[in-house]
Amino acid sequence: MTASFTEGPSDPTVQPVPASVVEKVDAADSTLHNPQRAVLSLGANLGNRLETLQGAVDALEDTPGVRIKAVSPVYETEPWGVEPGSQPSYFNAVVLLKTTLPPDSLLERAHAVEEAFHRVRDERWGARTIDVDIVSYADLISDDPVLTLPHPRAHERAFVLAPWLDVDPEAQLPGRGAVAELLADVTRTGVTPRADLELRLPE
Ligand SMILES: Nc1ncnc2c1ncn2[C@@H]1O[C@H](COP(=O)(O)OP(=O)(O)OP(=O)(O)O)[C@@H](O)[C@H]1O
Ligand SMILES: Nc1nc2c(c(=O)[nH]1)N=C(CO)CN2
Repeated sequence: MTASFTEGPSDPTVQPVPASVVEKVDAADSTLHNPQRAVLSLGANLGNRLETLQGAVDALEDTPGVRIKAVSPVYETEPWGVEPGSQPSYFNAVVLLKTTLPPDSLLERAHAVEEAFHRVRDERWGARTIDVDIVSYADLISDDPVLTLPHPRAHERAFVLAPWLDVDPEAQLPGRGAVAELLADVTRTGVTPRADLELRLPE
């Protein structure tokens, strides 16, 4: 493949910059000056679930380029997608962010937070100390398997939709519609608010 290059100055000591690099830098630059909204889902079903969720919230807020705008109530939820009774129940919550990080950097940060809390990836939907998923990033829609946007299963998960609706009653899932309507179409059985528990928004 031939790389295309932008026109550079005629100084022969200056190397031309490939157009693809210019495009990436421009995209990063425009994100930097234009923070985007993102929604993350947090889930934990091993260890001290509440402490880990709070640690994840704090670690996200500590990330340069990330500002948490809202943290949802905590829900205790039956494990979704696995044999009933085969795993401990989850604590789930949703956080709303403004971020200058591009989507791939936000995913890297989500994975770093999972690693910090010793998440082990063995089986699909296996029990975990923490799971950090990107539910949506601005209005982006992408079927890239490395980062699918919105999250491909968010619209069918009451453990994502219910806490999200609590902190944003007008929320829309790009390409899918109003979160309130999506939630009305899924079962809320096994998705219980834990009003006795609270996650703090870091100051
Ligand atoms: N929106 C997204 N948020 C987080 N990870 C994503 C997203 N889209 C694709 N992925 C990819 O999915 C891979 C597997 O993620 P993970 O192990 O967290 O899945 P899971 O939480 O077990 O299941 P699920 O994807 O159903 O929530 C990640 O390595 C990541 O690259
Ligand atoms: N209740 C519940 N079930 C799940 C969850 C989760 O966060 N909560 N996460 C999964 C993989 O992301 C699979 N199943």
